Amino acid sequence: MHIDQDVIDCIKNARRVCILTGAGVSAESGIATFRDAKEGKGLWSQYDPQQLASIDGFLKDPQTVWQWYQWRRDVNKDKEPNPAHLAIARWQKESHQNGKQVVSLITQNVDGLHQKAGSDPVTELHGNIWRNHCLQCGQIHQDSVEGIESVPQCLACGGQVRPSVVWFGEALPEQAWREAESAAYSCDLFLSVGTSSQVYPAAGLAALAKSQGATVIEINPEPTNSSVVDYQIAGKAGEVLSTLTF
Ligand SMILES: CC(C)NC(=O)[C@H](Cc1c[nH]c2ccccc12)NC(=O)[C@H](CCCC/N=C(/NCCC(=O)O)S[C@H]1O[C@H](COP(=O)(O)OP(=O)(O)OC[C@H]2O[C@@H](n3cnc4c(N)ncnc43)[C@H](O)[C@@H]2O)[C@@H](O)[C@H]1O)NC(=O)OCc1ccccc1
Ligand SMILES: [Zn+2]
Repeated sequence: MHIDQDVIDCIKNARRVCILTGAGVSAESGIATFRDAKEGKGLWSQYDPQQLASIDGFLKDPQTVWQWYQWRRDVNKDKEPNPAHLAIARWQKESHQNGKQVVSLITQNVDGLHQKAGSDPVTELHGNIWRNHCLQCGQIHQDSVEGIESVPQCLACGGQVRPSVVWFGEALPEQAWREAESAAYSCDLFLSVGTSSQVYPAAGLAALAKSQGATVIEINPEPTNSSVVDYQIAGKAGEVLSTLTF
């Protein structure tokens, strides 16, 4: 995998790095991307993810939405981090130790594979599929929901339990969004990895970084042709990030 020297220098000389990841970073772990689902690949392809991942979808048909998330949890449960997750975790750890760079990790993924790879901290913009809470009172649902086919009831108020992910039309967790905005605002290198940059407000972070003079690098086998990208590396995240030394 050839990577231009000026890209390598740009990564080496960066002081404050903001990494934004999307479903593409988990593709090499065997987890289908949203794009894959939309393009009719996979079991639930006859459903529109945006319909299933929405409060209207849940209110209209909670059973189907619950079963979609149970299916995704079932698919994800034995998936392991791939070289992309591991390279990012190593980069965070090493930069923390050598103090040469500050590396912030912002993810749109709900699969928890960054944490499994040892990344810490991880800013989860769209929640996490392994957590659940009550739609009515917000109480976190501690009990395991493994194998529970019907929508569980909240132990506090009897309300419907839902996955703790951000659905379309819902606001992002305030703390997470604040962390993402400040990381993008103050970085000198913004690295967009495995995202189609179509879902907002996450897709606006690269432009925010650019507006503050940061260099924007995209790692994606399919260029998104976003106008804010300075360097596009047309390769798979695992292959590209494992060849880069930080
Ligand atoms: C589709 C889009 C047009 N719609 C939106 O953006 C909407 C509406 C909207 C808001 N502002 C706008 C402005 C303009 C237009 C629309 C909007 N946004 C919202 O609804 C957001 C909420 C958005 C979050 C939705 N939840 C998700 N996930 C959790 C759930 C779940 O997972 O079930 S989004 C979900 O889809 C997105 C999928 O995108 P990607 O991750 O990029 O994945 P994708 O499959 O698209 O692409 C994969 C890429 O990887 C590449 N790839 C493949 N293999 C590899 C490989 N090996 N290596 C590297 N790359 C690879 C591929 O080439 C591809 O490019 C992710 O964000 C993911 O988290 N909320 C909100 O705005 O609330 C308002 C509000 C504000 C205040 C108060 C009240 C309300
Ligand atoms: Zn409740």
